[in-house]
Amino acid sequence: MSTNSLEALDSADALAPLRAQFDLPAGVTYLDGNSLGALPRAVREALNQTVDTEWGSDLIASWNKHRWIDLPVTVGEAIAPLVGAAPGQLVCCDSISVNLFKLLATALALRPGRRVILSQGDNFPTDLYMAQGLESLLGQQRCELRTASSDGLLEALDSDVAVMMLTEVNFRTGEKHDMRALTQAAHDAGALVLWDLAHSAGAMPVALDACNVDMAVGCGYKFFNGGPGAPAFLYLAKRHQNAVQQPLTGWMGHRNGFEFSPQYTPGVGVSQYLGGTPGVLGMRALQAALSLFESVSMSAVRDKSLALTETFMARVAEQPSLVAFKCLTPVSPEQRGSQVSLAHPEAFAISQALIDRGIIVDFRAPDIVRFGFAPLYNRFADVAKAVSVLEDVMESRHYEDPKYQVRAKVT
Ligand SMILES: Cc1ncc(COP(=O)(O)O)c(C=O)c1O
Ligand SMILES: Nc1c(O)cccc1C(=O)C[C@H](N)C(=O)O
Repeated sequence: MSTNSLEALDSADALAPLRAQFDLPAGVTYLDGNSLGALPRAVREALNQTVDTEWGSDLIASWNKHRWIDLPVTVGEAIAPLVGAAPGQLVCCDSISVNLFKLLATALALRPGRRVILSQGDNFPTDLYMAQGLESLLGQQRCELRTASSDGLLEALDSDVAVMMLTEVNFRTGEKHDMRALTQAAHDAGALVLWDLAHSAGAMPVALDACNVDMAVGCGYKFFNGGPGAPAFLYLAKRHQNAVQQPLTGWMGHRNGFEFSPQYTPGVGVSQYLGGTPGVLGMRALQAALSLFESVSMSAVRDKSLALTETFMARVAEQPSLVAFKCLTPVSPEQRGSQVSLAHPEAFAISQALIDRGIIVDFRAPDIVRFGFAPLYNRFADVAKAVSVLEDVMESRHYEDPKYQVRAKVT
């Protein structure tokens, strides 16, 4: 595909005007929105307003006057339609890790007599770590993490499994699971499902209710563009609410925290899953970032995401200088998310050389360069630029410069 035809794709792109609503530095091609989304201009305005008018002028009265106290629910309800959830099932709070802990404990309590958390061995590590933490807290008689490969999940779904915890889109490979089929398989085996939507929410339609999902978590800082450390979200289907008590019994999850009763009484519905005081600035930033989704359909977002990744993969495949890369991301559209992962033995140095030339990607050990495509602000021109700079880095062998071996703490 020629650069001209990519320009035509940008001209025909109905989502293209959204890019102007982001602050993107000049000369940078940002392909890391699958790790940290770019800054929406609306976020800067919302934060200024919250700091100056709300906190700065109205001080503590803002909890009522500006409804700070309701933000975990208000922002949760703004996320709900974007992941296919009817109202009353989603709250915005904490991090994915903490929300996983609360929901895994809930799942074990909802399935007494079953003790296994089944997950994928190459799931994002924090998902596995939280299950390991619960395992050591409760003891293996009551909780045991079992892992399987993607292909081995169905076989591992036996009558000991209380919950199958999966990430819809794999952070390393970009491979996407079939949420509907796997949820059905878990239910057929008598287990619950807990989906991590970190790499799907905001990048594609998700149908939590329609797929009969039991539980889900997701983050605010990737495709929702809520900013570094943005609060996460948690979904618990109505049918499971208040059947058991979650373990992190903080006062914001109390039925009436401002009674200051010494006795914990769980809140009604999903609000029970709130714990401590919400970070208001982070909530306001995410709320403003979510407003960008009001004018777009998630199916249009998905169509553009697939077109961007497909164009990128096709261009990489046709360049002789890029034959040493192995594409780990499935070609089939139903099987991939919004990133393309290329494996190469020199992946780290290559990622650094790309970043040095303004193509912001990231590296995942041991050998993956990830190219994340955020449909709200990435263009087909970004695809062309990334491929041409990658060709240049490979042909010139500039990545062999020893300066590209220096590793920072965060990659
Ligand atoms: C799939 C997945 N789950 C969880 C996390 C981390 O979640 P948190 O830092 O919000 O706990 C990430 C990325 O950071 C992720 O990619
Ligand atoms: N959450 C992150 C952070 O606090 C610092 C750096 C990166 C991240 C990430 O989100 C990593 C990401 N989940 C990944 O897919 O690798």
